[in-house]
Formats: sequence, structure tokens, C-alpha cells
Amino acid sequence: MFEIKTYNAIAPEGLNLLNADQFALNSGANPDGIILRSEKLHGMEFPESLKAIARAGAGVNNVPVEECSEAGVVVFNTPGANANAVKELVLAAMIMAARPIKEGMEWVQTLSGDDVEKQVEKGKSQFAGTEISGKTLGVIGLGAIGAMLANDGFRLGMEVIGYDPYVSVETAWNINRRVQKAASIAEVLAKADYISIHVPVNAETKGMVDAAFLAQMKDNAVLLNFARGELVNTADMLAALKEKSIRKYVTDFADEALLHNDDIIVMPHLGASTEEAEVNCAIMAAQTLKYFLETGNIVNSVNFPGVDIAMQSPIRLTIVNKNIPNMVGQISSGLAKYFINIEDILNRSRGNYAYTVIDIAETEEAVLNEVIEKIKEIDGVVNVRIIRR
Ligand SMILES: NC(=O)c1ccc[n+]([C@@H]2O[C@H](COP(=O)([O-])OP(=O)(O)OC[C@H]3O[C@@H](n4cnc5c(N)ncnc54)[C@H](O)[C@@H]3O)[C@@H](O)[C@H]2O)c1
Ligand SMILES: O=C(O)CC[C@@H](O)C(=O)O
Repeated sequence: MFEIKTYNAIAPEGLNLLNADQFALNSGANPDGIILRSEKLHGMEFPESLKAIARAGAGVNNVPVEECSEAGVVVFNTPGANANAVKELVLAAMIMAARPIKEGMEWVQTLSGDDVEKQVEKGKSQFAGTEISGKTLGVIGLGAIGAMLANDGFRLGMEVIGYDPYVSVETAWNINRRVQKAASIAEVLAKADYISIHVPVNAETKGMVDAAFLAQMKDNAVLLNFARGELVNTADMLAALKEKSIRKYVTDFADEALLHNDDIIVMPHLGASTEEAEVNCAIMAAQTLKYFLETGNIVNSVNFPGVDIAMQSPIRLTIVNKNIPNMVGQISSGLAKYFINIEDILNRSRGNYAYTVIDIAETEEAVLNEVIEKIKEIDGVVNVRIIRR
């Protein structure tokens, strides 16, 4: 039986995949796995039982990924599962920035009398806007969301320019070839009327939208941030809006300093809040967590290498170890000392850590426990699991 702790509203379509005969939800203090959305886990003390964390979403900045790696805890996310939801909201946001729709709708509600229609026709000119067709959209970060947005921007009649120095080959294949590839952020900022950022927040990107970035934007340009609040330096943004060096900031990330400002549209982190995205994320998170706990296979991890091999032996050992020389040699000679034959073995590394999967024949419980203790004593081994087929 695996204990799973959940945080936030995880769609039942995902949780129902964790069959009750094998998974107990929120039942105790020793979870094997966690599924969460935006709950912040930084500073949390992880129980020894914890093997994996599945983030039902794309960003993992609410999870202390480095500490998890050190503890041998595998962190998963759900790539692309909410991308369409975010893309649709960004398109809506772009049109809201182009036309004062919200203001017009609020104004019409203030009218009264039997000549409302007449008042509308007289007063509506104050809410005239512009069109996005024919304008230039700059997309920074061409991953799941950015690539979809770039393609749809083009379909809506926009010129599109994208920047992503690390774009994956798979995503690049899906981007319309008429989307221009910028060699630098500066090139995007010089050309775009709407700039939308879709990068993860990390040491490289935190605060990337600062005074220097904003100064390079066109005077009438709009910045859309549906990625993370931390990407934007709030003080620099407020100064740029005050000086009218850019036209508008649209963000999905609220902050008191951003509220009650006519040049800022703030949404309450709604990017992934559609029925479809919530279900997609919950299903993908539950599936990857279940697969890992049951088989040791790793799919969609942000801190450990992908490993997906069929389990054809009755017993599988999975070992998280430091990515240093002679780990596999020491582990396999540990098994050989107990005359345990390795039927299949795979070792993959990612950064400072590696993951080793060893399939072995049926072995007496007492011998297995003894050999596991010996493997745990090897310098560089972080944790060892035994999985039975
Ligand atoms: N508002 C929301 O509810 C919501 C929902 C989903 C995702 N997000 C945020 O959006 C981000 C992107 O989501 P995604 O699904 O597109 O992720 P993704 O991993 O598919 O794409 C991120 C892209 O950013 C690129 N990138 C990384 N560093 C870069 C840099 N310095 N400059 C340019 N490009 C860079 C990567 O190469 C990748 O192609 C997530 O990390 C998350 O923080 C927000
Ligand atoms: O769960 C949510 O509502 C937000 C998810 C989003 O921030 C993400 O990174 O995928």
C-alpha cells in the first residue's frame, strides 16, 4: 500500500486512477508520494518515506527541487497538460489590452432609463480600441505554451517573432515556419507590440524583465506575463508604466503593488484554471506517480533521468546514487558477493545524481535485506527501493 498526500484541488479524474487497493489518500504522516498544484513546499521537512512529488502543472518553483534530488526524491511535472488553457487566456488578455472591453462593460452597467440604447451609441466612442491583426507578437520561451501562442498569433494575422535559445527539437518542428526566430531578446523587444513571456523562473530568468528590458520595448508595447510574477521586477515595471515608456502590463500574478492601476490588468492566477487543464494535469500527475511507485520507471521528471524498462524479473532494485565513478561497479559486486545474478541493469545520470535499475531473480527475503543494507552503506548511494512484480 502506498500513502499519497495531496495539496490543493486535484481533479478526481486523476485521483481516481490511484486504485484504493494499492493507494491510500491523505491517510497518514508517512507519504510515499505527494501530488500538488501551487502549494509551496520550500522549508517543509520531508518524511523519510517520501519517494516522489508530482506537480500537477508545468512550473516547479514551489518545490525545493535541489533538496529533493539530494534526498533521492523524484520530482515530476505535467509538460504541456495545461498549455492550451494558458494560451487561450493569453489571447484573451492580448485582446483585453488592445480594447477597453472591461471598462466598456462596466460603464454600460451604470446606465439606466428607456434610452439606454441611445446613451450607448453616444458614449461608446470612449471605449474604441485597436486590433491585434497586423501587429507584431514577440514570444519569449517557445515551449509548450509559447509555441502554441506563436502559431495562433500567426493565424490571427499577427507577425510573430520568437526567442528561445534552448528550444527542444520536438517543439521547433511544430512551430510555423513563418514565425521569425530572433537571435536575442533585444531583437524581440525592438520589433514587438505585444511581448509574452513563457519561461520557467530560475536563477537565469528571475527578474529578467527589469529597467533595461523595459527600456528596449517600443513605447506603445504591452507586456504579458502568464509565466511567473518573479520574472518581472515590480518597481521597474511601475516606473516604466508611470513614464509611459510602455503601454500596459497584463499579468496572472497578483501583488498588492500592481492593484488599482489603470495601466495594469491583473488576473488571479487563472492560466491553468479550466476544467480540461485541471483534468489533464491531474491525470498525468497521477499516472506518472503511480507508474514510478509501482515499477520504478521515471517519466517526465525534472530532476532525474528518464528510465522506462519493462520489468521481466520478479524483483527490481532501484538505486539513487551520486553521479560519481564506480557506483555501478560497487553495487554489482555487492550483489555478486551474495551470488545474486543481474538479469537486467540500466544506469542513467542527470547532473549530480544517477538512477540505477537492477532486475534480479527471486531471492530469499533475508538475503535480499542483507544485501540492500550493504548497498546502502556504499558511499554515494542515496536510497534503495525493492519493487516486487
Ligand atoms: N499562469 C499559469 O497558470 C501557468 C500555467 C502553466 C505554466 N505556467 C508557467 O509558464 C512556464 C512555461 O510553461 P510551458 O508549459 O510552456 O513550459 P515549457 O517547459 O514547455 O517551456 C519553457 C520554455 O522556456 C524556454 N526557456 C528557458 N529559459 C529560457 C530563457 N532564458 N530564454 C528564453 N527561453 C527560455 C525553454 O527552452 C522552453 O522551451 C512554466 O514554467 C510556468 O512557470 C503558468
Ligand atoms: O495549478 C494551477 O492553477 C497553476 C499551474 C501553473 O502555475 C503551472 O505552472 O502549471
